[in-house]
Amino acid sequence: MAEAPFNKHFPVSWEELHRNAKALAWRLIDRGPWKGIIAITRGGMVPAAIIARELEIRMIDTVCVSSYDHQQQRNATILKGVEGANAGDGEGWLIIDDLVDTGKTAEIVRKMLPKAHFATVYAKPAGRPLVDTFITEVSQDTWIHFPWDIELQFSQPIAKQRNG
Ligand SMILES: O=P(O)(O)OC[C@H]1O[C@H](OP(=O)(O)OP(=O)(O)O)[C@H](O)[C@@H]1O
Ligand SMILES: Nc1nc2[nH]cnc2c(=O)[nH]1
Ligand SMILES: [Mg+2]
Repeated sequence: MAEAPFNKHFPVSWEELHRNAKALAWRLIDRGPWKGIIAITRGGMVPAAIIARELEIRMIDTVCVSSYDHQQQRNATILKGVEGANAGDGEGWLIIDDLVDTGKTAEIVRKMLPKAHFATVYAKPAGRPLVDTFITEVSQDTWIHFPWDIELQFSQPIAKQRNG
């Protein structure tokens, strides 16, 4: 698949992620009770842990999907389903991921658990219709940089970035 044109960059700090995951927990608490959480690896595990703590949910399973090599999208591969959780059609279960972009990952997981509630912290327009609850929308040409993928380093002044 062709390299997606991500013109904008949206770095997220641990504090911001914590705050937004907690905001998501506030939105989800009144829609429960939840039988458990299905986290989509790997990015979904971080917000899932925060939401599990806030909603006092201890039943957590994973769906393991691999679809990106950094910014390069490829065919999604399911490495593990949810056999262990006994989640049936997903009724009463919460699926958590860090974000939806094209919606490909969400589409695959929704097929596995059609009645589950799908929640993410961030959403881009193409994936938005596939999510039941999210907190922050960013444009399609934005790449979100999560705190576990980045480190502190020198940043070029904006003027230099614009002049090339
Ligand atoms: O809506 P989509 O276009 O499918 O993209 C969204 C998915 O991409 C990222 O995961 P990735 O496949 O990069 O794996 P990771 O969570 O292990 O980093 C992100 O965590 C979502 O799961
Ligand atoms: N980290 C990260 N992973 C993604 N996978 C698909 N879109 C994105 C994104 O914007 N940021
Ligand atoms: Mg992911």
